[in-house]
Amino acid sequence: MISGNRSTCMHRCATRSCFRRFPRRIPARAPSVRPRTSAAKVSAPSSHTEESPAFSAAASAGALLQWACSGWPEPEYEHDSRRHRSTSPASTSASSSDSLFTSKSLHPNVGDPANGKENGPSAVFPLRVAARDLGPGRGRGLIAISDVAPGEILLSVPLTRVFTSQPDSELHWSAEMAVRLLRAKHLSAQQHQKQHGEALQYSDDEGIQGPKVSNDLTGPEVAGEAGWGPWIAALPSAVRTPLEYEEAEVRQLGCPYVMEEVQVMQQCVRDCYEVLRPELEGMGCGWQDFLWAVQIFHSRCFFEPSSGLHMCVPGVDLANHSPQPNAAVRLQHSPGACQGYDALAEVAEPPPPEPSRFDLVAGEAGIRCGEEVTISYGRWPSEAFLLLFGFVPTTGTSTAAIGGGDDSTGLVAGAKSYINGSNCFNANTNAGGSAGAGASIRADVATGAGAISPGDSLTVFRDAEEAVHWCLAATMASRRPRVGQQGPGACEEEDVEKITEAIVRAVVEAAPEDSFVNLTLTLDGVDGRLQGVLELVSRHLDVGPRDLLRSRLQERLGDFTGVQGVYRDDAIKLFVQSKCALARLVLAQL
Ligand SMILES: C[S@@+](CC[C@H](N)C(=O)[O-])C[C@H]1O[C@@H](n2cnc3c(N)ncnc32)[C@H](O)[C@@H]1O
Repeated sequence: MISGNRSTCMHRCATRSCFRRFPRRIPARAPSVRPRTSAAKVSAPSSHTEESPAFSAAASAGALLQWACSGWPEPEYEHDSRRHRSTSPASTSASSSDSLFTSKSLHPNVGDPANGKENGPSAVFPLRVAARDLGPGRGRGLIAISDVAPGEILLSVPLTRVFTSQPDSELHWSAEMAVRLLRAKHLSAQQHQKQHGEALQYSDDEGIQGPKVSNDLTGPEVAGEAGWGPWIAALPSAVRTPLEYEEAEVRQLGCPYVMEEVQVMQQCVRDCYEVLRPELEGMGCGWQDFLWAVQIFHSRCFFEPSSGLHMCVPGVDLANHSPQPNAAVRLQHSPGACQGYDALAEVAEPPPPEPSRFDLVAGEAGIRCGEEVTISYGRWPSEAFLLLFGFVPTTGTSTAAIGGGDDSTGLVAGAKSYINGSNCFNANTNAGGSAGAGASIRADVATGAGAISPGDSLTVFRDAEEAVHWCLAATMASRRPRVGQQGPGACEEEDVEKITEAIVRAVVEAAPEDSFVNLTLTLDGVDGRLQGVLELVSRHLDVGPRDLLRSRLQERLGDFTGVQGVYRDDAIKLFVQSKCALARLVLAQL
């Protein structure tokens, strides 16, 4: 997603390494933590620790949209409607030139486009969307409440109301954000109690559990950490990602690499909890509160690559994912933050400073009234979706081109970007020429509709070394009956090590800048690095790369199909289905 000169995506892929580095502040030997469910409430009764539907009242989400799009700090915006209009986010869109918004006196009737009329300081940003509950599986989402023109701004949130990670934290980013969220929740409840003499109420007319929000639109720019109340009130009361999986569920994932990733993630969060425990307990928070808060950020943050920051954007965080989205996000930076602005200001009257903001913008086709507004969280493999967001996208491809065939559907175009340098082996070495396993895999095959998650990939080997070891072992095992035979089948262990070393060295020399970690298959075909490794190994062992790949894929497929029991979480089922479909698709072509 493009944001001026910057692009943001819903999260950075969490797999491999993201969780291995943290927390840096953990005790030298972190004691093992048993999650405890006591979870003393953060402040007022805590919605997320109770048996309650996953969603707070629609009113909370409605109030959130209004709150999120207010809080613009510059005083000139409040009184000079002409200047204001010329710089307001809404005025940058084609069809909202009559709109303006202020930081004061916002109308409570959220979502009424009529509020976009120029009517002085009490006018509001004209919301084009409302929050709706879309039912189990999807949760709430944003719905267009009028026809929206291409490029029109749907929500515009000042950066002062974006909950952003801190750049120099020693903790994992989500743990650092989680503890601040819990503190903010604690403080906003305390403030509410002080102002209204009562605790926050937690049920609405329809009996849905969820904190009620007051009409107070004060934000963090005025109230500090206590000012996040309206956003916190609209957060889902429960989020389920693999951080909550029990051992049996982790095993159901079938894939050893992903299982390990989940375990690393779980341990990382437990370690962070231990570090933060005294502070959390001081606020009356327990393990469940912390887990909830961490999962809130895993499932709702954008990642801004140039700053390395994670951003949770109130209101925009209600947009669900689609591989064919009708909207996008962009980060607009204040000209005041641009180099040269001050110098220019000395020679000419500068334009009024425009606050930095995070916009949700309609796509090129516009959006019809009543349609769900969706964005793309990125084109990640299904494990990334599962690990962070707790779901696997189901609108997959039904026709796939394998091995570099034309991507007329556009579905597979982004997969390459995930796999760093996936084709560099070919580029660097031209190795293999004709016999490359990937080069000759071609298909145009119908698969079960929706089975393969768009952008999915299948890890075939963790790294080049594992690939070489596996190939040697598999080859020798297949030759073992022929005792006394010359060649690799008759190798002693020492020879095996030598051969392995020689091949690994050859691989590294062939592409020294490549890490050769996570060798995969995608709808685009075989990762070029995997292709290169298989070719090198096959030359040493006198086995076809295609044969090696076929038996490895059969083994990987067996990992997934061998999963026992009834799936307790639909996301696990979809994950396994997606991987099986991809493996079968490629096997069918070998
Ligand atoms: C950024 S939030 C979107 C708003 C969320 N539905 C809510 O009710 O607050 C991301 C979460 O929404 C859900 N979600 C988003 N897109 C989805 C999709 N295409 N299919 C299923 N669930 C989705 C997942 O639970 C995910 O963790």
